[in-house]
Amino acid sequence: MSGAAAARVLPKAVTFVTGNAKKLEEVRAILGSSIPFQSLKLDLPELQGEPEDISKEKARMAASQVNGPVLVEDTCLCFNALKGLPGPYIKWFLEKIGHEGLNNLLLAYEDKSAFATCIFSLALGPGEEPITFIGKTAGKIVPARGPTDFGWDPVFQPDGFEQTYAEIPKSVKNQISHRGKALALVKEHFAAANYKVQNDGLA
Ligand SMILES: O=P(O)(O)OP(=O)(O)OP(=O)(O)OC[C@H]1O[C@@H](n2cnc3c(O)ncnc32)[C@H](O)[C@@H]1O
Ligand SMILES: [Mg+2]
Repeated sequence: MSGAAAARVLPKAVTFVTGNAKKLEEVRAILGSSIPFQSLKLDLPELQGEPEDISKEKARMAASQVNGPVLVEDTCLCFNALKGLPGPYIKWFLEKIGHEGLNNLLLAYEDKSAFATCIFSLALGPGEEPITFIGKTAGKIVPARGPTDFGWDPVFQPDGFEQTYAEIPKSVKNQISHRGKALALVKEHFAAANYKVQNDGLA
């Protein structure tokens, strides 16, 4: 008899739920065909609280809407001088004050260091406790440089680089980014858990 646990059978492939097309683009590029997943564009509510709790609650809401296994993520941009703010509220700060405003927030401080986090949550179905995977990349906030098609990429310069996230080739960003690191853990989890999708279908 083998000692390995029986693979958990999922009724359908995991659905990555996001309202953000650029996130989806990166997730697709990073995961490739390593995990069978489908995507659903849904604007889930922007919750308040601790980043990990926000991500988990997002997964619970998504799992009950999809009625199946889901993967969601929540991204934070945290300024050390501001004790981690804007953090999960970066979306509103960016929308209201833009790249210049984000730089201005740090004018009063010498410390421009920051870090980006990405917290993926996997819920295998409605009512199931989500599992989280966290990726973090340190850097600093700089005046905007590079293409402006994805969020705060132009004002975040990761440590060890002279370019901002926006200026770095996508393939390199995906290797060193908060999202890339979190997804490496997601991949490890899927490899170890060996989930089986019923009928192998993308139902
Ligand atoms: O539907 P969801 O997945 O929640 O998508 P969202 O755009 O609402 O995303 P978040 O709630 O996680 O808010 C994070 C904010 O940070 C931005 N963002 C996320 N990942 C980023 C990245 O890798 N580079 C730059 N900006 C990013 C994103 O556009 C939002 O303004
Ligand atoms: Mg959101």
